[in-house]
Amino acid sequence: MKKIGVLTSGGDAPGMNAAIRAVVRYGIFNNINVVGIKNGFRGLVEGDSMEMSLSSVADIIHRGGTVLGSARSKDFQEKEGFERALKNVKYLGLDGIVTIGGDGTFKGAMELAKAGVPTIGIPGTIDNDLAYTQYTLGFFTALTTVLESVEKIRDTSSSHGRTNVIQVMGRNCGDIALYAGLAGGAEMVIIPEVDYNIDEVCDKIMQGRARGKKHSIIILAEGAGDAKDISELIEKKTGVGTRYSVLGYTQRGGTPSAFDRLMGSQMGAMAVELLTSSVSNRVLGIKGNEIFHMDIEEALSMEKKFDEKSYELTKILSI
Ligand SMILES: Nc1ncnc2c1ncn2[C@@H]1O[C@H](COP(=O)(O)OP(=O)(O)OP(=O)(O)O)[C@@H](O)[C@H]1O
Ligand SMILES: O=P(O)(O)OC[C@H]1O[C@](O)(CO)[C@@H](O)[C@@H]1O
Repeated sequence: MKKIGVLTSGGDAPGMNAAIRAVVRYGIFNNINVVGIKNGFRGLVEGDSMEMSLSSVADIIHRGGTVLGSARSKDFQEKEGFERALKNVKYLGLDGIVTIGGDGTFKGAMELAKAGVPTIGIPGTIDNDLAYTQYTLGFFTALTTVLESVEKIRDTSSSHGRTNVIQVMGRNCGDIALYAGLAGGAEMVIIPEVDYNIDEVCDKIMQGRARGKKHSIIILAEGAGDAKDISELIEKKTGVGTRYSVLGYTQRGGTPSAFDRLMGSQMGAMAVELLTSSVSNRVLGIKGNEIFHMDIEEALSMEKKFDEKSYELTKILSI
């Protein structure tokens, strides 16, 4: 193994820079040249890359986003684009690629592996929607950011005696909403994994008010509905002034948490170690304190288990 590539793809996530830094520095430490592919698979299709040096990853471990850039590339999924990507892998002389991203990125990595390019995947997405791993890079940072926003919104909500619907990201996965709801003491979480009944939501708000609650916080996962529609309905049904906030990109940016930096650093190093030991077509995950690896296809075929216990607990603790 002489030369490896590293790319970040899909939505960026805090902790990606720590992983890039680790791949580059651990690679160079092991006498491997590292090439940074810009903007995910798009850079592979377009041949847009840069040689990485020790100093190219200086001063990035604490930064959000990804210094390599990211993209959602349709071309890579087309026959012609994919072939161009393979040609560029050859042209660059890459013996393997570390791909950092979510399930889409891993599907791309799997295609490359099938075409004979060794790949290792690092889970990087705020959504925490990968079934095989307990956590993904960026999830805890995003959760902390959401909680900071919840706290600020609660102050104002409380002053004015209002209900607030706070819409968070996560695609079809309710993890950000669920854990922000539990950790933030929300009255209710609305997530795609559980059908909700608007009358139950309104009853809960009114019960809270009857026992003197000054505000109600509802955390809504983007995959479960639209904050504007739901807040209008709540106001209509309860008569309580209701506002909504969509947190959007605030959740994806910002300084990565200690956990995301640690996980990024450890996974980056392990990815290089695996490639140099001729282990490929694997993705890295975390369970407890242990980082492990498993077959990409097997990982992608797993179905994410819904944490019903935490959902029920959130409801109980907000009575
Ligand atoms: N089935 C597939 N085959 C080949 N490549 C794919 C496939 N699905 C996705 N990709 C590639 O991976 C890129 C990233 O995928 P996607 O946009 O779904 O984000 P992701 O990696 O799932 O991350 P996130 O969910 O955090 O945004 C796509 O833009 C595309 O280039
Ligand atoms: O930044 P984009 O391309 O609009 O994508 C938004 C999506 O990306 C994520 O932030 C990460 O997958 C999702 O939570 C969200 O649905």
